[in-house]
Order: sequence, then C-alpha cells, then structure tokens
Amino acid sequence: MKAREIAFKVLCDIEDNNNYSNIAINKHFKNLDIANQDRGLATELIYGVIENQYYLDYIINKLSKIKTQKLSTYVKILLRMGIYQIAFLDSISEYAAVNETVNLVKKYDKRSSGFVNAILRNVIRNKDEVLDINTGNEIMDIATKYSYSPWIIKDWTKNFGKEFTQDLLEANSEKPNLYLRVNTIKISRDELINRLQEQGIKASKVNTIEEAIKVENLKNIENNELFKQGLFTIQDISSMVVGKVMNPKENSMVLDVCSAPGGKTTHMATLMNNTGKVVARDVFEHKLKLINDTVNRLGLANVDVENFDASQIDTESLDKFDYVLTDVPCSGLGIIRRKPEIKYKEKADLKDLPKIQYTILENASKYVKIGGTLIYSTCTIQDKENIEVIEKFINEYDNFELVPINEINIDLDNQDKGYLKIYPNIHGMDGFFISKLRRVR
Ligand SMILES: C[S@@+](CC[C@H](N)C(=O)[O-])C[C@H]1O[C@@H](n2cnc3c(N)ncnc32)[C@H](O)[C@@H]1O
Repeated sequence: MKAREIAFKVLCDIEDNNNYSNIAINKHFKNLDIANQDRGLATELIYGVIENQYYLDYIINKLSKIKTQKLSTYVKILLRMGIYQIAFLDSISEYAAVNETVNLVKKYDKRSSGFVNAILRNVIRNKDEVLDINTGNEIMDIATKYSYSPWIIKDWTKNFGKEFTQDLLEANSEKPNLYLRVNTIKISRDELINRLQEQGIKASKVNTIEEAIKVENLKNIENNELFKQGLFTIQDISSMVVGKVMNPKENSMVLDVCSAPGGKTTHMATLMNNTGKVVARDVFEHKLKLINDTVNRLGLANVDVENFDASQIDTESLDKFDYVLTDVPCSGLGIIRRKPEIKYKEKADLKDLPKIQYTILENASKYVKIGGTLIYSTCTIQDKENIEVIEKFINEYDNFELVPINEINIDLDNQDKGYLKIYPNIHGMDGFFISKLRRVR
C-alpha cells in the first residue's frame, strides 16, 4: 500500500470512529512495512487534512452541489486529501494530486470518480478564487482560515482579545517540539544525552526542568533500545511542570486520582526516588495497562495502580495522603498542536466539564492530610475549567489555601497567587493550568 492509500484508511477510521489521530496512526502504522518516505507523506497527509478540515470542507461546499454532510466518507476524505495537496503541498504536482486521488476513488467508490475529478480540476482552474476565504463574517473567516469550531474563536476573542487570539492560533499551527523525561533512577541527563547522540539523535538540555531533554529526530520510539531499557519517557514540558510543582518528598504517600496513561504518576514516583507510595487511579479499566506498562518499563516499585471513579468518595482514603493530584478530564484546548481534532469540539460537548472537575477536586481534597498538598491541573486554557473551578473551591472550603509556587519560574504574574496559566503562544509549551493548594486544618 502506498502513502495516499494508507492516509486514506487512517482518515476514514478517524472520521467513522471518532478516534484521536495519534491513536489511529499508531494502530495503522504499527506493523506496516513501508519506506520512510511513504510514511512521511502519509503522516503529512493525515495531519494536514485534520488540521485544515473546516477550510477544506469550505472549499468542497463552494464547488459541490452535494454538501459535505451528505457525501460518503470515502468521497469526502478523498476530496479533502486531493484539495489539501493542491492547496498546501508545493512538492506535489497538481497533476499527481488529481490523478492519484482519482485512482483511489476508482478503487473505493468507482461511480464517484467523475464527480471528484471535476471538483479537483475546478480547484486547479480557478485556484486563487476557489482557495480564497470570504464568508462575510470576521469570526467565520478566522474559523475557516485556521479550521476551528467558530464558538472557540468567539470565546477566545472575547476572553483574550483579538491580538492574543491571533498569536495563539498561529502558535497552535506550529509543530510541537518533542521532549523526553529522563528516568533519573537509572541514568543521568548528561549520560542519556550522550547515549542518544551516539544513535545520531539530536538531543539537548531544557533549562526549565532538569530532567527534560529536547529531541529532534527521534523516530519509531517504541523500538528504540534506550526506550525499551526504561531510560526515558515522552512527556511535554508543561506536564513535567505539574510534577515539579508537586515536588513530593521521599517516603511520602501520594494519590493521583486521574492518572492514565501515567505520565505524572511516574514522574512523581521517580522524584521520590522509588520510595514511599504513589497510588495511581483511573476510572477506565483498560487504561490501567498503560500505567502498569510504563511503571514496569521504568523499573518503579513504588506505584500501586487501582481502578476507581474519582467522582465517588472512597471512605478508606480520607485524610491519608501527603500529596494528592487531580489532573482532571478537560476540553484539551491547550494541546491542539498535538491533537488537532480538538479544534472541532462542540461547545455543548464541554458544558458539563466544570461540574465534573469540581466534584473530582472536592472528593480528592478529602484525602489530603492536614498540612498536605493538593494540585489541580488541566491541559486547557479555558478559565471556566481552571481558575473558576479553583475560586469556587476556595470559597467553599476554608481549610484549603492557595500556596505560592516557588519551584519554577514560568508565569510570574500568577505564581505568587498559587497558580500557573501556561499558553503555547507565550511559553512555547502545551497550554496548561496548574494550581497548588495546602490543607491548613
Ligand atoms: C488529563 S488525563 C490524565 C493524564 C495523566 N495524569 C498523565 O499525566 O498521564 C485525565 C484522565 O482522567 C481519567 N478520568 C476521567 N474521568 C474520571 C473519573 N471519574 N475518575 C477517575 N479518572 C477519570 C481519564 O481516563 C484520563 O485518563
């Protein structure tokens, strides 16, 4: 199978099954024996089409009598792929873009080949006019250009202002850096950098976090010997900041109520130097394997993995833990660079989140010992899911106080107040919110 056909299959899987792109790519690419060049083009097509889906559909709807909602998945995906190549990929000739796409239509939906051919040729004939955006509405123009659900553009413009939103949209269109977290139980950062460089991988230190390494050309990670030996995990800097802010002492009791796939759990267990105990819970049984796999690969002996719903109270855990982490389910609007499909979430899908987040935080707070630390974090930049949840909690529970964050210098405006607001356009990291509280009585 060639690059375009692989991309087509992955995109159909994402469209029909609502899968995340990274999960679908891993699934389809796992046992695929293809040249690196084909792998590269397939990946480019998959991410390119997902990142520009609203815009590509806008063009299809300009040219087609049958609107995208009514088109079959096959035809819709192939049209998106064809137009994407014409509009964005200079390295591919327009002729190849049309012919290769039409060949795939002939294979998968023969009777639509004339229709797809006509639309793609129309794009080429009237390129400037067809690719131009003019919806007659400023918000819709921006939503189409950057491919977002319009409510997000409206919401950000209202909350952050036009200029900030523009910067954020540009930052979200950039390719994110790849970071590793060194397993300091097994190896030092300097030594791991040397070992990576011996493999021809570009690796450099990150100043903000002493166990972080930026890598540039690390491919096929799961088969990498150093990965298999448990010398590192993949984690973004913002996510590592959570562990640093928590800063758990050796031999303490830690509870992570929403822990899968285990990035922060294993970071905290490592910071504790394999002592004490981290109880790692998640509501989804099937996700516990992900945590266990990483714990075992890293050689951690201080993690207990449990299946538990954090929206329920666990009477056995009351007042038991020195540190509790609530890394709650959220809209994910801070990690669009990594999961572009988040741009298409509907407002209605997210409306119950603050309530769920508050319940999880409220329950988790009951497990903290007097003097213990409670961290609330999300990978979103929406105030409703972040500071507003914390403000409500502080108003309700006077036995908790926000604690100045001294472990790191990232958001000097707010860290004295006990929280960090991290944005891709300001800090060059995933968008996160991290708040630190202490139980005072
Ligand atoms: C943001 S992710 C956690 C990421 C994780 N802390 C890490 O660093 O790898 C949120 C997690 O909460 C879990 N979750 C959602 N609802 C939950 C609930 N009611 N109780 C416990 N876990 C829940 C999800 O399965 C998901 O794995």
